[in-house]
Amino acid sequence: MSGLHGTIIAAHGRHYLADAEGEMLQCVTRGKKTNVAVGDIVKLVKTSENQAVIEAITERKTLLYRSDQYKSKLLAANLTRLFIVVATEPGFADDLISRSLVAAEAAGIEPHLILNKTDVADLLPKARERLLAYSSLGYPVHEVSARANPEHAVATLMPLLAGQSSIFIGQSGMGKSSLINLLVPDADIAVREISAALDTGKHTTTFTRLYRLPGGAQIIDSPGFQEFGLYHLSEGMIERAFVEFKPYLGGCKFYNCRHLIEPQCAVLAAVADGKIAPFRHALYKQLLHESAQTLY
Ligand SMILES: Nc1nc2c(ncn2[C@@H]2O[C@H](COP(=O)(O)OP(=O)(O)OP(=O)(O)O)[C@@H](O)[C@H]2O)c(=O)[nH]1
Ligand SMILES: [Zn+2]
Repeated sequence: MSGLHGTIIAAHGRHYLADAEGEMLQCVTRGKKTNVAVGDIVKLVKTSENQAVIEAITERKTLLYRSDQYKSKLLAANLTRLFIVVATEPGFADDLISRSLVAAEAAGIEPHLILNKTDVADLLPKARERLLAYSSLGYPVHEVSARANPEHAVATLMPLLAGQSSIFIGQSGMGKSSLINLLVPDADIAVREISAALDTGKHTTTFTRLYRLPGGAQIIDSPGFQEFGLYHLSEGMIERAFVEFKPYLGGCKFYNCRHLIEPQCAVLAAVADGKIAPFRHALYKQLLHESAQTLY
């Protein structure tokens, strides 16, 4: 590789911040391109002391997206792990968890769940019971309490982050910021620096940013969100992203079965037998519907 390379550590609109061998550079793309994501490794040409133009994006290992009917939005590039943060309270949405899992599966990123606020003892059994739906699919669930036992939370999560590029996602209020602050002790300072460099004003939580930990781990923090549109996924990707369908694929009467209303469908039979959770199949159906609605 020749020339200057950097990692995109924050994005706000069409403004990016790159870490180029320890140097923080404000970057723009050429023309109107907005196809750069946090985590991208880019080729840069310096235009002034602290500014550069993004010339090229190096080949991505993975790319995580969200999308609606009209457009897709890049969440982060080159991730290896996705952590979905949920809590005993406020209540979490199965729809968002499953959508995050599907997005991770489709992108080739290893998903994990974190159950935070285990100190809220009266709500813990219910939360654990609900999360069985995911642990039974093979997804690891890690229990922590950022508030009552921060040392344990750090000791649990640090080994999972080592050598990985991870993103933390979750609904508002689950304690994602509390966990990030434990894992990245100077996160607040970094956010203020990034915010100043990107000139985002006081919208400090509206941009995605990347933190580096000693030992090579990268953590990406994304703004909390209430929706996870997956309109960009093809039918084949959706089918493969439901890991519990795997044993039944190929067992349907029709080779091109969509597992919706077809006779002698092995997936529908598994739902009827209680081997596939009805809420997961309902989401599958919804995602197929969304996938057919794209206007781009
Ligand atoms: N009881 C309890 N409360 C916690 C724990 N961790 C975080 N909280 C509280 O939960 C609330 C939300 O925490 P945040 O860290 O701001 O949550 P967040 O997921 O980043 O939420 P947004 O900033 O809205 O995206 C705060 O009042 C925290 O003090 C925990 O382990 N136990
Ligand atoms: Zn079928």
